[in-house]
Amino acid sequence: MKHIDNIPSTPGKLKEKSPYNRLRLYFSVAKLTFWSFVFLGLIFVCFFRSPSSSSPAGSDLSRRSLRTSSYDGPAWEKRIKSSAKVRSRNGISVLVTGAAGFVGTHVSAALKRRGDGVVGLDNFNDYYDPSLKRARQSLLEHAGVYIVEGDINDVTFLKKLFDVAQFSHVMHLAAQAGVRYAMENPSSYVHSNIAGLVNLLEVCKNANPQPAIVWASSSSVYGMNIKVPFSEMDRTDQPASLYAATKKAGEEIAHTYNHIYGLSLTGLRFFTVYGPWGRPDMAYFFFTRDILKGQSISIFEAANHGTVARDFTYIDDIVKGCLGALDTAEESTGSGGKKKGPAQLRMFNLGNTSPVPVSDLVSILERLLKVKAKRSVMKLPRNGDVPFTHANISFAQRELGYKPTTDLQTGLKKFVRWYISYYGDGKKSA
Ligand SMILES: O=C(O)[C@H]1O[C@H](OP(=O)(O)OP(=O)(O)OC[C@H]2O[C@@H](n3ccc(=O)[nH]c3=O)[C@H](O)[C@@H]2O)[C@H](O)[C@@H](O)[C@@H]1O
Repeated sequence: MKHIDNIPSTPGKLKEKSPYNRLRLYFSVAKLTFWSFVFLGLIFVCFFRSPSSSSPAGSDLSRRSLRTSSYDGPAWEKRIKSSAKVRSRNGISVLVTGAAGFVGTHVSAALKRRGDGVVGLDNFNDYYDPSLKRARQSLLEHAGVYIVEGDINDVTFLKKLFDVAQFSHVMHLAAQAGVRYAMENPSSYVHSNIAGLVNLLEVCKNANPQPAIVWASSSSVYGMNIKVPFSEMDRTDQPASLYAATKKAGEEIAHTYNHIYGLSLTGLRFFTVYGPWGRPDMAYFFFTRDILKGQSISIFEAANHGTVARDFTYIDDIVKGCLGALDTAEESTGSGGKKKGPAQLRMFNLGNTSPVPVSDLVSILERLLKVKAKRSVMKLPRNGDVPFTHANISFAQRELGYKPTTDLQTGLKKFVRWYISYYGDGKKSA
Protein backbone atom coordinates (compact mmCIF):
# COMPACT_ATOMS: atom_id res chain seq x y z
CA MET A 1 0.00 0.00 0.00
CA LYS A 2 2.91 2.25 0.65
CA HIS A 3 3.74 2.57 -3.01
CA ILE A 4 0.17 3.73 -3.74
CA ASP A 5 0.45 6.48 -1.16
CA ASN A 6 3.60 7.70 -2.81
CA ILE A 7 2.13 8.03 -6.28
CA PRO A 8 1.61 11.71 -7.08
CA SER A 9 -2.16 12.58 -7.27
CA THR A 10 -1.35 15.08 -10.00
CA PRO A 11 1.86 14.99 -11.94
CA GLY A 12 4.67 16.65 -10.06
CA LYS A 13 2.88 16.69 -6.71
CA LEU A 14 3.46 14.18 -3.90
CA LYS A 15 0.64 13.37 -1.51
CA GLU A 16 1.46 15.02 1.78
CA LYS A 17 1.35 13.06 5.01
CA SER A 18 0.89 15.82 7.54
CA PRO A 19 -1.13 16.23 10.81
CA TYR A 20 -2.94 19.17 9.14
CA ASN A 21 -4.53 16.99 6.48
CA ARG A 22 -7.82 16.40 8.33
CA LEU A 23 -8.12 20.08 9.20
CA ARG A 24 -7.46 21.01 5.56
CA LEU A 25 -10.11 18.53 4.44
CA TYR A 26 -12.60 20.12 6.84
CA PHE A 27 -11.90 23.60 5.48
CA SER A 28 -12.11 22.35 1.88
CA VAL A 29 -15.56 20.87 2.49
CA ALA A 30 -16.72 24.09 4.18
CA LYS A 31 -15.34 26.16 1.29
CA LEU A 32 -16.97 23.91 -1.29
CA THR A 33 -20.33 24.17 0.50
CA PHE A 34 -20.03 27.95 0.68
CA TRP A 35 -19.19 28.37 -3.04
CA SER A 36 -21.91 25.90 -4.01
CA PHE A 37 -24.43 28.13 -2.28
CA VAL A 38 -23.03 31.24 -3.99
CA PHE A 39 -23.17 29.47 -7.36
CA LEU A 40 -26.74 28.23 -6.83
CA GLY A 41 -27.74 31.71 -5.71
CA LEU A 42 -26.33 33.22 -8.91
CA ILE A 43 -28.15 30.69 -11.07
CA PHE A 44 -31.36 31.50 -9.20
CA VAL A 45 -30.93 35.26 -9.70
CA CYS A 46 -30.05 34.93 -13.41
CA PHE A 47 -32.88 32.54 -14.12
CA PHE A 48 -35.61 34.57 -12.47
CA ARG A 49 -34.37 38.06 -13.35
CA SER A 50 -33.42 37.63 -17.01
CA PRO A 51 -36.21 38.50 -19.48
CA SER A 52 -34.95 35.87 -21.86
CA SER A 53 -32.55 33.11 -21.08
CA SER A 54 -31.86 32.88 -24.80
CA SER A 55 -30.96 36.55 -25.17
CA PRO A 56 -27.79 36.79 -27.23
CA ALA A 57 -27.12 40.24 -25.85
CA GLY A 58 -25.96 39.00 -22.47
CA SER A 59 -27.60 39.39 -19.10
CA ASP A 60 -26.38 42.92 -18.42
CA LEU A 61 -27.89 44.32 -21.60
CA SER A 62 -31.10 42.36 -21.09
CA ARG A 63 -31.51 43.77 -17.59
CA ARG A 64 -31.02 47.28 -18.90
CA SER A 65 -33.71 46.77 -21.49
CA LEU A 66 -36.10 45.09 -19.04
CA ARG A 67 -36.16 48.32 -17.07
CA THR A 68 -37.29 50.26 -20.11
CA SER A 69 -39.92 47.81 -21.34
CA SER A 70 -43.49 48.18 -20.23
CA TYR A 71 -45.78 45.57 -21.67
CA ASP A 72 -48.55 43.08 -21.27
CA GLY A 73 -52.19 43.20 -20.52
CA PRO A 74 -55.25 43.20 -22.77
CA ALA A 75 -55.40 47.02 -22.98
CA TRP A 76 -51.79 47.12 -24.20
CA GLU A 77 -52.47 44.45 -26.81
CA LYS A 78 -55.61 46.20 -27.97
CA ARG A 79 -53.72 49.46 -28.55
CA ILE A 80 -51.07 47.64 -30.56
CA LYS A 81 -53.61 45.81 -32.70
CA SER A 82 -55.53 48.99 -33.39
CA SER A 83 -52.36 50.94 -34.29
CA ALA A 84 -51.11 48.08 -36.52
CA LYS A 85 -54.41 47.86 -38.41
CA VAL A 86 -54.16 48.62 -42.13
CA ARG A 87 -56.83 51.11 -43.18
CA SER A 88 -56.22 51.36 -46.91
CA ARG A 89 -56.34 48.97 -49.85
CA ASN A 90 -52.89 47.42 -50.45
CA GLY A 91 -51.64 49.02 -47.23
CA ILE A 92 -48.82 47.53 -45.19
CA SER A 93 -48.38 47.01 -41.47
CA VAL A 94 -45.09 48.42 -40.21
CA LEU A 95 -43.19 48.23 -36.96
CA VAL A 96 -41.10 51.42 -36.78
CA THR A 97 -38.21 51.19 -34.33
CA GLY A 98 -36.89 54.52 -33.06
CA ALA A 99 -40.32 56.01 -33.75
CA ALA A 100 -39.82 58.87 -31.28
CA GLY A 101 -36.61 59.81 -33.08
CA PHE A 102 -36.32 62.46 -35.78
CA VAL A 103 -36.63 60.30 -38.91
CA GLY A 104 -38.84 57.74 -37.12
CA THR A 105 -41.47 60.33 -36.26
CA HIS A 106 -41.69 61.68 -39.79
CA VAL A 107 -41.79 58.22 -41.41
CA SER A 108 -44.43 56.96 -38.95
CA ALA A 109 -46.65 59.99 -39.57
CA ALA A 110 -46.32 59.64 -43.36
CA LEU A 111 -47.20 55.93 -43.27
CA LYS A 112 -50.21 56.57 -41.06
CA ARG A 113 -51.40 59.38 -43.35
CA ARG A 114 -51.65 57.02 -46.30
CA GLY A 115 -53.55 54.37 -44.30
CA ASP A 116 -50.81 51.93 -43.38
CA GLY A 117 -50.77 50.22 -40.01
CA VAL A 118 -47.98 51.63 -37.82
CA VAL A 119 -46.72 50.62 -34.41
CA GLY A 120 -43.80 52.59 -33.00
CA LEU A 121 -41.13 51.32 -30.66
CA ASP A 122 -38.71 53.50 -28.71
CA ASN A 123 -36.69 53.30 -25.50
CA PHE A 124 -36.75 57.09 -24.97
CA ASN A 125 -33.10 57.16 -23.92
CA ASP A 126 -31.49 60.41 -22.84
CA TYR A 127 -28.79 60.77 -25.53
CA TYR A 128 -30.51 64.09 -26.12
CA ASP A 129 -33.39 65.83 -24.34
CA PRO A 130 -36.07 63.11 -23.93
CA SER A 131 -38.78 65.79 -23.66
CA LEU A 132 -38.37 66.40 -27.41
CA LYS A 133 -38.96 62.68 -27.97
CA ARG A 134 -42.05 62.86 -25.75
CA ALA A 135 -43.35 65.81 -27.77
CA ARG A 136 -42.88 63.81 -30.97
CA GLN A 137 -44.72 60.92 -29.28
CA SER A 138 -47.70 63.18 -28.55
CA LEU A 139 -47.68 64.29 -32.15
CA LEU A 140 -47.85 60.69 -33.32
CA GLU A 141 -50.49 59.77 -30.75
CA HIS A 142 -52.73 62.47 -32.21
CA ALA A 143 -52.14 60.92 -35.62
CA GLY A 144 -53.19 57.51 -34.29
CA VAL A 145 -49.74 55.94 -33.95
CA TYR A 146 -49.06 54.12 -30.69
CA ILE A 147 -45.41 54.09 -29.58
CA VAL A 148 -44.60 51.15 -27.35
CA GLU A 149 -41.90 51.85 -24.81
CA GLY A 150 -39.24 49.17 -25.03
CA ASP A 151 -35.77 48.23 -26.12
CA ILE A 152 -34.60 46.39 -29.21
CA ASN A 153 -32.20 44.48 -26.97
CA ASP A 154 -35.11 42.89 -25.10
CA VAL A 155 -35.80 39.73 -27.09
CA THR A 156 -38.80 38.61 -24.99
CA PHE A 157 -40.41 41.98 -25.49
CA LEU A 158 -39.82 41.96 -29.26
CA LYS A 159 -41.23 38.43 -29.55
CA LYS A 160 -44.28 39.53 -27.62
CA LEU A 161 -44.82 42.43 -30.06
CA PHE A 162 -44.68 40.04 -33.02
CA ASP A 163 -47.11 37.70 -31.21
CA VAL A 164 -49.62 40.49 -30.79
CA ALA A 165 -49.43 41.96 -34.30
CA GLN A 166 -48.38 40.61 -37.68
CA PHE A 167 -46.02 43.09 -39.28
CA SER A 168 -45.45 42.81 -43.01
CA HIS A 169 -42.55 45.30 -42.72
CA VAL A 170 -40.09 46.62 -40.17
CA MET A 171 -38.63 50.10 -40.58
CA HIS A 172 -35.61 49.88 -38.31
CA LEU A 173 -34.44 53.35 -37.31
CA ALA A 174 -33.54 52.82 -33.64
CA ALA A 175 -29.80 53.44 -33.32
CA GLN A 176 -27.11 55.30 -31.47
CA ALA A 177 -26.51 58.20 -33.85
CA GLY A 178 -23.88 60.94 -33.93
CA VAL A 179 -20.32 60.72 -35.19
CA ARG A 180 -18.42 62.58 -32.46
CA TYR A 181 -20.18 61.04 -29.40
CA ALA A 182 -18.70 57.66 -30.34
CA MET A 183 -15.43 58.67 -28.68
CA GLU A 184 -17.24 59.49 -25.44
CA ASN A 185 -19.47 56.42 -25.21
CA PRO A 186 -18.27 53.70 -27.58
CA SER A 187 -20.21 50.86 -25.95
CA SER A 188 -23.57 52.55 -26.60
CA TYR A 189 -22.85 52.18 -30.35
CA VAL A 190 -22.07 48.49 -30.04
CA HIS A 191 -25.13 48.00 -27.81
CA SER A 192 -27.65 49.66 -30.14
CA ASN A 193 -26.19 49.40 -33.64
CA ILE A 194 -24.78 45.89 -33.45
CA ALA A 195 -26.32 43.91 -30.55
CA GLY A 196 -29.70 45.62 -31.02
CA LEU A 197 -29.71 44.96 -34.76
CA VAL A 198 -28.85 41.28 -34.26
CA ASN A 199 -31.63 40.88 -31.67
CA LEU A 200 -34.15 42.44 -34.00
CA LEU A 201 -33.08 40.26 -36.92
CA GLU A 202 -33.21 37.15 -34.71
CA VAL A 203 -36.82 37.90 -33.84
CA CYS A 204 -37.69 38.79 -37.47
CA LYS A 205 -36.15 35.59 -38.77
CA ASN A 206 -38.31 33.54 -36.38
CA ALA A 207 -41.51 35.50 -37.04
CA ASN A 208 -44.20 33.89 -39.12
CA PRO A 209 -44.47 35.37 -41.68
CA GLN A 210 -41.04 36.99 -41.72
CA PRO A 211 -41.31 40.74 -42.33
CA ALA A 212 -39.32 42.64 -44.96
CA ILE A 213 -36.86 44.97 -43.25
CA VAL A 214 -35.74 48.46 -44.27
CA TRP A 215 -33.10 49.98 -42.00
CA ALA A 216 -30.92 53.05 -41.58
CA SER A 217 -27.26 52.87 -42.46
CA SER A 218 -25.24 56.04 -42.93
CA SER A 219 -23.20 58.07 -45.42
CA SER A 220 -20.40 57.80 -42.88
CA VAL A 221 -19.60 54.28 -44.15
CA TYR A 222 -17.76 55.98 -47.06
CA GLY A 223 -15.23 57.13 -44.46
CA MET A 224 -11.95 58.33 -45.90
CA ASN A 225 -12.98 57.86 -49.56
CA ILE A 226 -11.97 60.77 -51.81
CA LYS A 227 -13.73 59.82 -55.06
CA VAL A 228 -17.00 61.76 -55.38
CA PRO A 229 -19.91 61.43 -55.64
CA PHE A 230 -20.07 58.41 -53.34
CA SER A 231 -21.60 55.42 -55.09
CA GLU A 232 -23.00 52.22 -53.58
CA MET A 233 -20.33 50.39 -55.61
CA ASP A 234 -17.46 52.19 -53.84
CA ARG A 235 -15.36 50.65 -51.10
CA THR A 236 -16.59 51.14 -47.54
CA ASP A 237 -13.77 49.61 -45.57
CA GLN A 238 -12.14 52.76 -44.20
CA PRO A 239 -14.56 54.08 -41.53
CA ALA A 240 -13.35 57.22 -39.77
CA SER A 241 -15.42 56.76 -36.61
CA LEU A 242 -16.69 53.92 -34.45
CA TYR A 243 -20.19 55.07 -35.39
CA ALA A 244 -19.38 54.47 -39.07
CA ALA A 245 -17.77 51.14 -38.20
CA THR A 246 -20.94 49.94 -36.41
CA LYS A 247 -23.09 50.96 -39.39
CA LYS A 248 -20.73 49.15 -41.74
CA ALA A 249 -20.91 46.11 -39.43
CA GLY A 250 -24.70 46.37 -39.67
CA GLU A 251 -24.47 46.13 -43.46
CA GLU A 252 -22.44 42.93 -43.18
CA ILE A 253 -24.82 41.51 -40.57
CA ALA A 254 -27.72 42.27 -42.93
CA HIS A 255 -25.94 40.27 -45.62
CA THR A 256 -25.62 37.29 -43.27
CA TYR A 257 -29.29 37.25 -42.22
CA ASN A 258 -30.34 37.58 -45.84
CA HIS A 259 -28.04 34.76 -46.88
CA ILE A 260 -28.86 32.29 -44.10
CA TYR A 261 -32.49 33.00 -43.27
CA GLY A 262 -33.98 34.56 -46.41
CA LEU A 263 -34.79 37.90 -44.79
CA SER A 264 -35.54 40.69 -47.27
CA LEU A 265 -33.21 43.54 -46.25
CA THR A 266 -32.82 47.08 -47.59
CA GLY A 267 -30.24 49.44 -46.08
CA LEU A 268 -30.49 53.20 -46.60
CA ARG A 269 -27.37 55.36 -46.34
CA PHE A 270 -28.74 58.68 -45.08
CA PHE A 271 -26.76 61.85 -45.81
CA THR A 272 -26.92 64.42 -42.95
CA VAL A 273 -30.70 64.59 -42.61
CA TYR A 274 -32.11 67.88 -41.27
CA GLY A 275 -35.48 69.57 -40.75
CA PRO A 276 -38.27 70.35 -38.27
CA TRP A 277 -38.31 68.13 -35.14
CA GLY A 278 -34.63 67.40 -35.81
CA ARG A 279 -31.87 66.16 -33.53
CA PRO A 280 -30.34 68.70 -31.13
CA ASP A 281 -26.92 67.03 -31.39
CA MET A 282 -26.59 67.99 -35.06
CA ALA A 283 -24.68 71.10 -36.14
CA TYR A 284 -27.51 72.95 -37.96
CA PHE A 285 -29.65 72.53 -34.81
CA PHE A 286 -27.18 73.69 -32.16
CA PHE A 287 -25.83 76.43 -34.47
CA THR A 288 -29.38 77.84 -34.57
CA ARG A 289 -29.65 77.67 -30.78
CA ASP A 290 -26.23 79.25 -30.20
CA ILE A 291 -26.65 81.98 -32.82
CA LEU A 292 -29.95 83.00 -31.20
CA LYS A 293 -28.31 83.02 -27.79
CA GLY A 294 -25.39 85.12 -29.00
CA GLN A 295 -22.93 82.31 -28.27
CA SER A 296 -20.01 81.57 -30.52
CA ILE A 297 -20.05 78.58 -32.86
CA SER A 298 -17.12 76.52 -34.12
CA ILE A 299 -16.94 76.05 -37.86
CA PHE A 300 -14.57 73.28 -38.86
CA GLU A 301 -12.17 73.57 -41.75
CA ALA A 302 -10.15 70.82 -43.44
CA ALA A 303 -6.37 70.74 -43.88
CA ASN A 304 -4.82 73.77 -45.66
CA HIS A 305 -7.94 75.87 -44.96
CA GLY A 306 -10.00 73.43 -47.02
CA THR A 307 -13.78 73.58 -47.03
CA VAL A 308 -15.82 71.12 -44.97
CA ALA A 309 -19.06 70.32 -46.77
CA ARG A 310 -22.08 68.07 -46.36
CA ASP A 311 -24.74 66.74 -48.70
CA PHE A 312 -27.49 68.02 -46.35
CA THR A 313 -30.76 66.20 -47.12
CA TYR A 314 -34.18 67.47 -46.13
CA ILE A 315 -36.38 65.21 -44.03
CA ASP A 316 -39.36 65.15 -46.46
CA ASP A 317 -37.09 63.85 -49.22
CA ILE A 318 -35.72 61.18 -46.89
CA VAL A 319 -39.27 60.14 -45.94
CA LYS A 320 -40.13 59.67 -49.62
CA GLY A 321 -37.02 57.51 -49.99
CA CYS A 322 -38.01 55.41 -46.95
CA LEU A 323 -41.55 54.88 -48.26
CA GLY A 324 -40.17 54.03 -51.69
CA ALA A 325 -37.91 51.41 -50.09
CA LEU A 326 -40.81 49.91 -48.11
CA ASP A 327 -43.08 49.82 -51.15
CA THR A 328 -40.53 48.10 -53.37
CA ALA A 329 -39.32 45.66 -50.71
CA GLU A 330 -40.00 42.07 -51.72
CA GLU A 331 -41.26 39.54 -49.20
CA SER A 332 -38.79 37.59 -47.10
CA THR A 333 -38.53 33.99 -48.25
CA GLY A 334 -37.89 32.10 -45.01
CA SER A 335 -40.24 30.58 -42.49
CA GLY A 336 -39.79 28.90 -39.14
CA GLY A 337 -36.25 30.30 -39.06
CA LYS A 338 -35.35 28.53 -42.33
CA LYS A 339 -34.59 30.01 -45.75
CA LYS A 340 -36.81 28.79 -48.58
CA GLY A 341 -35.13 30.65 -51.42
CA PRO A 342 -32.99 33.70 -52.27
CA ALA A 343 -34.30 36.97 -50.86
CA GLN A 344 -33.84 40.61 -51.78
CA LEU A 345 -30.76 42.43 -50.43
CA ARG A 346 -30.34 46.12 -51.29
CA MET A 347 -28.37 49.21 -50.32
CA PHE A 348 -29.18 52.78 -51.39
CA ASN A 349 -27.72 56.25 -50.96
CA LEU A 350 -30.35 58.76 -49.88
CA GLY A 351 -28.68 62.15 -50.27
CA ASN A 352 -29.32 65.46 -51.97
CA THR A 353 -26.45 65.36 -54.52
CA SER A 354 -25.67 68.97 -53.78
CA PRO A 355 -23.01 69.40 -51.07
CA VAL A 356 -22.92 72.74 -49.24
CA PRO A 357 -19.97 74.10 -47.22
CA VAL A 358 -20.73 74.34 -43.50
CA SER A 359 -19.83 78.07 -43.59
CA ASP A 360 -22.60 78.58 -46.22
CA LEU A 361 -25.07 76.76 -43.96
CA VAL A 362 -24.19 79.29 -41.25
CA SER A 363 -24.71 82.22 -43.66
CA ILE A 364 -28.19 80.90 -44.53
CA LEU A 365 -29.03 80.57 -40.82
CA GLU A 366 -27.81 84.15 -40.19
CA ARG A 367 -30.15 85.46 -42.88
CA LEU A 368 -33.13 83.44 -41.65
CA LEU A 369 -32.58 84.28 -37.98
CA LYS A 370 -31.56 87.88 -38.73
CA VAL A 371 -28.69 87.48 -36.27
CA LYS A 372 -24.97 87.61 -37.05
CA ALA A 373 -23.19 84.46 -35.86
CA LYS A 374 -20.09 84.67 -33.71
CA ARG A 375 -17.95 82.41 -35.86
CA SER A 376 -14.79 80.77 -34.69
CA VAL A 377 -12.99 78.72 -37.31
CA MET A 378 -11.36 75.53 -36.04
CA LYS A 379 -9.32 72.75 -37.58
CA LEU A 380 -11.51 69.68 -38.19
CA PRO A 381 -11.00 67.68 -34.99
CA ARG A 382 -9.73 64.15 -35.38
CA ASN A 383 -12.78 62.64 -33.77
CA GLY A 384 -14.42 60.84 -36.65
CA ASP A 385 -15.61 63.73 -38.83
CA VAL A 386 -14.86 63.49 -42.54
CA PRO A 387 -14.27 66.64 -44.67
CA PHE A 388 -17.05 66.11 -47.22
CA THR A 389 -19.95 63.89 -48.32
CA HIS A 390 -21.66 63.78 -51.70
CA ALA A 391 -24.20 61.17 -52.75
CA ASN A 392 -24.65 59.57 -56.12
CA ILE A 393 -28.37 58.80 -56.02
CA SER A 394 -28.93 57.31 -59.47
CA PHE A 395 -29.57 53.83 -58.07
CA ALA A 396 -32.24 55.07 -55.62
CA GLN A 397 -33.71 57.19 -58.40
CA ARG A 398 -34.06 54.17 -60.67
CA GLU A 399 -35.25 51.62 -58.11
CA LEU A 400 -37.23 53.72 -55.61
CA GLY A 401 -38.25 56.71 -57.70
CA TYR A 402 -36.25 58.80 -55.21
CA LYS A 403 -35.90 62.42 -56.28
CA PRO A 404 -34.97 65.04 -53.67
CA THR A 405 -36.60 68.41 -54.31
CA THR A 406 -35.68 70.60 -51.32
CA ASP A 407 -32.56 72.78 -51.37
CA LEU A 408 -30.80 73.78 -48.15
CA GLN A 409 -32.17 77.34 -48.14
CA THR A 410 -35.79 76.12 -48.42
CA GLY A 411 -35.33 73.30 -45.93
CA LEU A 412 -33.62 75.48 -43.32
CA LYS A 413 -36.40 78.04 -43.64
CA LYS A 414 -38.88 75.36 -42.61
CA PHE A 415 -36.60 74.21 -39.82
CA VAL A 416 -36.13 77.72 -38.41
CA ARG A 417 -39.88 78.35 -38.51
CA TRP A 418 -40.44 75.17 -36.51
CA TYR A 419 -37.55 75.92 -34.14
CA ILE A 420 -38.92 79.34 -33.21
CA SER A 421 -42.45 78.00 -32.80
CA TYR A 422 -41.19 75.20 -30.55
CA TYR A 423 -38.47 76.90 -28.48
CA GLY A 424 -39.49 80.53 -28.86
CA ASP A 425 -36.94 83.20 -29.73
CA GLY A 426 -34.04 81.24 -28.33
CA LYS A 427 -34.27 82.11 -24.66
CA LYS A 428 -35.81 78.72 -23.82
CA SER A 429 -33.03 76.13 -24.00
CA ALA A 430 -33.04 73.52 -26.76
O1 LIG B 1 -25.44 61.37 -42.77
C1 LIG B 1 -24.71 60.83 -41.99
O2 LIG B 1 -24.07 59.88 -42.30
C2 LIG B 1 -24.60 61.33 -40.60
O3 LIG B 1 -25.03 62.69 -40.56
C3 LIG B 1 -24.82 63.33 -39.33
O4 LIG B 1 -23.43 63.45 -39.13
P1 LIG B 1 -22.72 64.74 -39.70
O5 LIG B 1 -22.82 64.81 -41.18
O6 LIG B 1 -21.35 64.77 -39.11
O7 LIG B 1 -23.63 65.95 -39.14
P2 LIG B 1 -23.35 67.07 -38.06
O8 LIG B 1 -22.80 66.50 -36.82
O9 LIG B 1 -24.58 67.86 -37.95
O10 LIG B 1 -22.21 67.94 -38.75
C4 LIG B 1 -22.48 68.63 -39.95
C5 LIG B 1 -21.24 69.36 -40.40
O11 LIG B 1 -20.93 70.39 -39.47
C6 LIG B 1 -19.57 70.30 -39.06
N1 LIG B 1 -19.49 70.80 -37.67
C7 LIG B 1 -20.02 70.10 -36.66
C8 LIG B 1 -19.96 70.57 -35.39
C9 LIG B 1 -19.35 71.78 -35.12
O12 LIG B 1 -19.26 72.27 -33.95
N2 LIG B 1 -18.83 72.47 -36.16
C10 LIG B 1 -18.86 72.03 -37.45
O13 LIG B 1 -18.37 72.69 -38.37
C11 LIG B 1 -19.20 68.85 -39.24
O14 LIG B 1 -17.81 68.71 -39.45
C12 LIG B 1 -20.01 68.48 -40.46
O15 LIG B 1 -19.30 68.80 -41.62
C13 LIG B 1 -25.47 62.56 -38.20
O16 LIG B 1 -25.12 63.09 -36.95
C14 LIG B 1 -25.18 61.08 -38.25
O17 LIG B 1 -25.97 60.43 -37.27
C15 LIG B 1 -25.48 60.58 -39.63
O18 LIG B 1 -25.31 59.24 -39.78
